[in-house]
Amino acid sequence: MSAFIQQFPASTVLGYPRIGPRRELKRALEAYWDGRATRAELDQAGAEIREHTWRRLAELGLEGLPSNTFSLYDQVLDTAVLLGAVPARYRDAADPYFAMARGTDGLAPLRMTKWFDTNYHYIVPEIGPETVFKLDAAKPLAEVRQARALGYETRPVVVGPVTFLLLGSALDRLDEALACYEELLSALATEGVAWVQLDEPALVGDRTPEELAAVRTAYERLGALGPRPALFVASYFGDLGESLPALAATPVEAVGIDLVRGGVPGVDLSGKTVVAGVVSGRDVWRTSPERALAALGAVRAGQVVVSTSCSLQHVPYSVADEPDLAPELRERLAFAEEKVAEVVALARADFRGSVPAGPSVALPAPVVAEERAPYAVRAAAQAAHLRLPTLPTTTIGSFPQTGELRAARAAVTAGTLTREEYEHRVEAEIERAIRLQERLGLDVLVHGEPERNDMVQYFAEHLDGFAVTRNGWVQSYGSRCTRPPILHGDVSRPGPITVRWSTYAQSLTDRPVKGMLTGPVTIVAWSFVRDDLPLRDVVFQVADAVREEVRDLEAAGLSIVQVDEPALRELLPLRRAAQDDYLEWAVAAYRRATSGASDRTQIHTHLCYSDADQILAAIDGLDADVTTIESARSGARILGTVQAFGRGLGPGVYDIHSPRVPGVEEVEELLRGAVAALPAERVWVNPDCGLKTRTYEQVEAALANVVSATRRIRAELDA
Ligand code: MET
Ligand SMILES: [Zn+2]
Repeated sequence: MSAFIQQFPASTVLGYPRIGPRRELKRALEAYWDGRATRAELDQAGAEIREHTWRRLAELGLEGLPSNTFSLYDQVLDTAVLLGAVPARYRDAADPYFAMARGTDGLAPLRMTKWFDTNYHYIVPEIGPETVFKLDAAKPLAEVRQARALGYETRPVVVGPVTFLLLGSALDRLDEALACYEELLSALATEGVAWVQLDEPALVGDRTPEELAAVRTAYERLGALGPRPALFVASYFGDLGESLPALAATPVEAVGIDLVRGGVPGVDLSGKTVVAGVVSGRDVWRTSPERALAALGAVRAGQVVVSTSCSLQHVPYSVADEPDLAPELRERLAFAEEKVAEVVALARADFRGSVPAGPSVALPAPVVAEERAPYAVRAAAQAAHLRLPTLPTTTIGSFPQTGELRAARAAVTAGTLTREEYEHRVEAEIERAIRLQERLGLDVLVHGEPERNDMVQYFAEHLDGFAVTRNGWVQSYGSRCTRPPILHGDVSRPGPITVRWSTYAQSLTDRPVKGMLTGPVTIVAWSFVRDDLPLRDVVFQVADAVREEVRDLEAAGLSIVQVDEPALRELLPLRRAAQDDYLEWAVAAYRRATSGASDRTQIHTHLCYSDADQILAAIDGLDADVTTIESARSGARILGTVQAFGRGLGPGVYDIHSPRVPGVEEVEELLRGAVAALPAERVWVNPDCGLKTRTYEQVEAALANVVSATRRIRAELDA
């Protein structure tokens, strides 16, 4: 270790949005993928976004600038490339990086899943016996050099060894991976880099004694290295807990602590620099100066640096881009730029003013939602009313979202299309979906969701207590971004939201149409949520609004209503100790939303994004009459576990995440598996998620095969 360690700068952020203030990266990526731009043009777009970021951070007065926080797709994938963990089958692809991220004609992409409890998706590293770790430090070095050429010294950010290996289920490869990290540190030292940031968010979860030992081994070893940059190990998304003493005992110079989600550590860190995350990177609210200053004052450390609680990649660029928001709301908001300004002001000890309070809260008295009759009673009432065949076929809700429809929506916003004309087009689209489903011979129809830009935003636009943004894009994965609505006040439903579309669909057909709603947990999970109320109470308010909509759909004559909860798993707390409480209120919220339905009305729910294993008891607890679940990819595994649900179950038999059209035999085989594992009278037949990202051509061919396969098996069962 060099004898002299440079003092850590007084203010920093752990990372920054990288999609570009106007989604420049999205456009550049899509142009490159479509063959409209060269790789050099794509790289140029990336270089411009990085330059813009460093200039802006410096202008705002931030002292410690990060680098290597930019990514063309995902920072975990970048780390895999850095360490040489590129599976052999991708090496000959024209562009191995994007082949791993998105697949090619002949190659499936690597698996993607959610980054801790966020809605950001990372590419899961695939580490097998044939993986040979070999450093390729081109990207971090190039970013350090680009910044230096612009006059900025930066701190490269890399996913740390323990988190990377845990995400790749390969902690047994620590030794080899550490050799690569050592080589990286040496290369950065040669480059004259003073500090490096190693991100270890996995340390805020429950860690076994072996995993804690790996933390010690890793940072003892990296700390003991000859000339190296000073080491800053960043944690975020919660409390370090037992990982903190483990980390504190190693020679790392700085530790990053999330003081928004976690408490001020009791451990004495007087020998270390603490990078104190007091400005939240997970919400859009202004920081309370009293809270931040109190937390900063309570940390006992050699040096305290003001920072964000995590990377700002989870929030939009700037409130300045949102002129349409009400001034009372705007003044409560801070996006990435405003948060950087807060960090700087806190570090300069001139953070003034107080945060304006939100509207006062009038929480309804907690009602205990009345329970519906036992399932057997409901099932009998529904069977008599619906008269569905064995193995009823249905879909998950959305039909393809056409370019014309998106253009029409944009035209309404721009004022070049009347609302009336737009609504006609939505109705025409509903009719198209209904006629197609009738032609295909599906049993339970959907209206197709053409009125929805997004399954959460649409409800946010029609509920009080929410605001939607114009430019508040946040990266979800790769070039995909969402604009999470802002839930800022008490939520209520001024009037029916979906009833007119569902009743229009029902008026076109004699077959039952399913009303289609998003559940309270998912609406909250995919929004930025007020922080002045417990999350549970916010979710209950949303549940009450959904409950009114369920009742109105029923009153309007719909006999089936689906309430989707694909994000149920996502909000699960990272630590085991907090999980039961969450699941209890999440399930209670769902039942509150759905239990106003009569016994004769069939309630469906839909969950996807796999990983359902961990929350099966909770899914069962939702008490939905029918649960459709992602399983085309997780296969038979899920069937074994959901067997115990005594109600209707639709394991997905068509993987809608791929443009591939499954053949009749393939669907038949999946269905045979389902019928073998579950009582046939409980099995439903459906795709594993909504069809909105597919084309009509693919959907028509795939659903025709699904119906043919079902008919074959139905004939055998009914014989
Ligand atoms: C991510 S789950 C999607 C469910 C929704 N009803 C749809 O079909 O699009
Ligand atoms: Zn889904």
